[in-house]
Amino acid sequence: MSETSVREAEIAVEQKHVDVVYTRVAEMRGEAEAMRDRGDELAHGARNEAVFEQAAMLFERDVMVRHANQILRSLDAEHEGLVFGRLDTTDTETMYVGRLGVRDSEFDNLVTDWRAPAAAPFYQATAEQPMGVIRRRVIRSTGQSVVDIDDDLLMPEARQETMPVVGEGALIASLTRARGENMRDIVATIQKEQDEAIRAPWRGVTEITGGPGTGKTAVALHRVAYLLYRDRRRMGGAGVLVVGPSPAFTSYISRVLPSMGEDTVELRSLSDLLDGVKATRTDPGPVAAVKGSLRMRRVLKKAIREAPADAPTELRIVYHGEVLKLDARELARVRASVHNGRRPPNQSRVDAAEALLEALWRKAESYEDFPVKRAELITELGERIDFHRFVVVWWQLLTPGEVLRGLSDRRRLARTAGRGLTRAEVDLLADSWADPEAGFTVADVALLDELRVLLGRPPRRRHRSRDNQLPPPREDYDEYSHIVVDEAQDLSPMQWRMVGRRGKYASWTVVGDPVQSSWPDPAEARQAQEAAFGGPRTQHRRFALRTNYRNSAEIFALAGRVVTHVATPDQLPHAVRSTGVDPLVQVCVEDELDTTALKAAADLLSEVDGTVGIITASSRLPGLRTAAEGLGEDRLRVVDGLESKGLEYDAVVLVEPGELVAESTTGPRTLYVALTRATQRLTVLTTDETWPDGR
Ligand SMILES: Nc1ncnc2c1ncn2[C@@H]1O[C@H](COP(=O)(O)OP(=O)(O)OP(=O)(O)O)[C@@H](O)[C@H]1O
Repeated sequence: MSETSVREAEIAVEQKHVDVVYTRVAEMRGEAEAMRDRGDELAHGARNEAVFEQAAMLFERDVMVRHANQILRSLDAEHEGLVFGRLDTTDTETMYVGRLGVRDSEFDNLVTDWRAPAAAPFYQATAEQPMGVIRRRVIRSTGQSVVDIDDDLLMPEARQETMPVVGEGALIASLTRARGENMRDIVATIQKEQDEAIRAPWRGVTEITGGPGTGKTAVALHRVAYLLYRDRRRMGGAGVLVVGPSPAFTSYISRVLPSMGEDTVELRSLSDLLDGVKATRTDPGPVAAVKGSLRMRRVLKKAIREAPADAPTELRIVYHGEVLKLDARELARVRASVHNGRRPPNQSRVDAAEALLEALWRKAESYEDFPVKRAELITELGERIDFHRFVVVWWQLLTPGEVLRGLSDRRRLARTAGRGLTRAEVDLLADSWADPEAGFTVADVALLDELRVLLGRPPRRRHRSRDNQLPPPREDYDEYSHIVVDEAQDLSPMQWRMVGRRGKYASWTVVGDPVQSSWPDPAEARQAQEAAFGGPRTQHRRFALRTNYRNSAEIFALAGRVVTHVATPDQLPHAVRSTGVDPLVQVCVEDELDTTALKAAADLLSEVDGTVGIITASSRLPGLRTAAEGLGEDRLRVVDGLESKGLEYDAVVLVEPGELVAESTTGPRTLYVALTRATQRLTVLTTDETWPDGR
């Protein structure tokens, strides 16, 4: 038989099994729907039962409905091939592996869930350690039709003649496919080193490091699906949070978990981790560096002790014919004493009123023959409406946003910062908050979150927010059972505090590449990170990924040449796939950079089937974005270096590497990120004839 007919015959064999599976899945769907309906009936019936029976029925109903919905969700997930693998083993067993476990009506296995221990050899068996696997087969389908198969022969000596082997490797086939709008799952081709990280126990901190394109993000997301499958009660109950660098990134990865039937996981970016705030701006590097540093904690702690700018500076009250007066210094002393108390300011207004009354009594006491006693004064003044009005404006309930905006006043900021910030830093920060219309930046979100905790939750009914950006603070942020942090190398210490607050009782998966870091003080970030994990004694597990699955070998070779001063050769992963096409480095004059970029993008759009990205310094971004819109191409994106983190395109036009480097102190690392976004084609436009070797 020719190779093609062997392949076709084998595809037909697999199609037969896949058909059986889908028939069974249709039956299971019917059973699950019936179970859900039965649950609803139970609830209905419960209303007519005695209380005791009612509770039991409602419990049963809840379990039933939840279970049925879970089954329906996984059955309805957008499967790109429900059955994707087959193992033929030495004990003559055949096992099919898929996105979901399916048994026939006799309870025999039709498909084993990829996350089940029995499926592990599908990912872990190698020619050196075959684990009894003779042939591993990846089955590729479109909808319910099998379109291709790819085999790996792991034990040639054990293979029988009736066992054909076809295909050139499923991994390479999968890596070569065009990239679309969203990241895809990799369940069919997870590699051994990745599988070990995915299946690591949930406890403590699992750190996954690796160079660009090593599948860190993919691994972290598959690990979430694995943990939810293995320990749904613990993980699902309190929830899983995945934190990524930008909304573009969370949107890019948003389909991966649902495609594995998991739609309960919360994906957030650092700019929208705090409910009610959506930061759309980023600060220039030096400003973000100050805002992210732990020194800001002290500044904020002092800021909440300051009187609001519009607070009255004198209290005058006429009582029993006398004027009782507290001047600015006396008021400041009262304010400080209330702040020294146990409660946060938004919960201290009653304490503030009491302290003022006490201070007024001390005034009254100093007058000769003052006609009333302490208790009387406190009761009477405490009930006076003018006194209440004063308290409300003098001890205002503040929102985090109000406090932060208050710091745009340079003098106030310098006073609060003391020696914690230099004058230049005070100027940078005050300028960044100067425009009240501008909205908050990504780095501000961590500061607002810090303030939320420092200020405390205002008493519910009394508080009316003057800052309509923020709803009253939530206090249930610390309830997640597992937190995944992607691109962890870039979190500032203040951002680690914000994320850590949400994971007080959580286990962690932390993913990053130290070489791609754009954070200027890694030691401080490391310290904040340790604190977020619950101290240095928390159990750590480390996995290093060493194969770059994204870039062609030719593209990564260029990135490797450019990156020599930020990474040593042993830190660089190995790119497995060659396209035979070298990146194009094109020199042009400054005035023509933008037009040449658009032209290069148009060329690449015609060369690749998937997405094309133009990556540029942020100064060039608005102009290029508008110009690119003119091309009317929905496969084209324009992003700056930082935005490109974690994303990938089939082809990339990188505009003026020198500008990306010059943009910030961590420019060389940003350039490394930008150079490693393309899977197939890369064009670099530069005005520097000596690039890449000249610098
Ligand atoms: N085992 C695999 N099978 C198929 N594709 C894979 C595999 N591992 C990774 N990939 C693909 O390689 C690309 C890079 O993966 P991913 O984005 O997870 O890498 P990363 O390490 O997070 O990259 P970076 O840090 O550069 O953003 C993705 O397209 C991913 O689907």
